[in-house]
Amino acid sequence: MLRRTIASLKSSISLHITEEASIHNAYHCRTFTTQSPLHLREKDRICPKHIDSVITFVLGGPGSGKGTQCAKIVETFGFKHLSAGDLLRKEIVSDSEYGSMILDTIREGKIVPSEVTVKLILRELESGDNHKFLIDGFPRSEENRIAFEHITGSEPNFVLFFDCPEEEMVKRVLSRNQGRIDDNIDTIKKRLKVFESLNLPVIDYYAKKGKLHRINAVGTEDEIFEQVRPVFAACEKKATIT
Ligand SMILES: Nc1ncnc2c1ncn2[C@@H]1O[C@H](COP(=O)(O)OP(=O)(O)OP(=O)(O)O)[C@@H](O)[C@H]1O
Ligand SMILES: Nc1ccn([C@H]2C[C@H](O)[C@@H](COP(=O)(O)O)O2)c(=O)n1
Ligand SMILES: [Mg+2]
Repeated sequence: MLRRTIASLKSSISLHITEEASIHNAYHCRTFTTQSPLHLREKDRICPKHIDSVITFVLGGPGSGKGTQCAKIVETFGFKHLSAGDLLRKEIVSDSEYGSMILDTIREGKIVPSEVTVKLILRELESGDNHKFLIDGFPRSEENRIAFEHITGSEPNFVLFFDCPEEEMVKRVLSRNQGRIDDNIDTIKKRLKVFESLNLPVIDYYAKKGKLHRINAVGTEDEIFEQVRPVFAACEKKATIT
């Protein structure tokens, strides 16, 4: 599976992205390890610019408030916000070769193949000067997680999990009013099932690694942010000390 992911990265995917050269260069960079060494085969490692970056994964069910809280983190702590869902939706409207597959997958509440999503994220990680990233809505599955680790050679520094009861998530999504194709009761039901079966194992994985910060996602946006703030304040403090 991992070999297939790398092989497909090297081959035909061309998501309107001009980074074939950058992927090529990355393959020829020195090998590296980041926060935690990953025992990858040397030839499979990539050396992107984000080697010294702070990477935060932001997880939670549909409508749990990930995007809302990310906006506040960006404003307060200067992170760059990468929403996997937004990156995939941009692919649909840019008419990329994967657009119709992505649209069908999102409409069905399923998960887009990891190599597609990781490639979009990697492009963003490698662009611009910001080295502090919030990766929102990713990894959604163990396959996503393993593909990210394998392709980038990195792990997140920490992971936020917005823990929200299902009925509250459904209520929020149904009143979101942003014209999203997946904001309807049938797709929400499917997304909740996928969240439970594929995303919860990833959350457990990071809990076991001691990287998870569980946030009670019920309350006002400001009340929730008061739980989020200390996580990032501690991260800033640590960066000043080291
Ligand atoms: N604490 C809150 N209380 C009530 N409504 C909220 C709260 N936080 C966010 N919302 C609203 O709920 C809706 C969903 O929030 P948001 O888009 O941030 O969720 P999300 O986790 O990013 O969802 P998705 O996974 O579907 O992208 C939005 O309309 C948002 O304004
Ligand atoms: N890692 C991801 C993230 C998102 N998707 C698809 C499937 C989701 O239902 C949809 C919307 O994402 P959201 O905006 O809710 O984060 O996008 C995926 O396949 N893989
Ligand atoms: Mg969102």
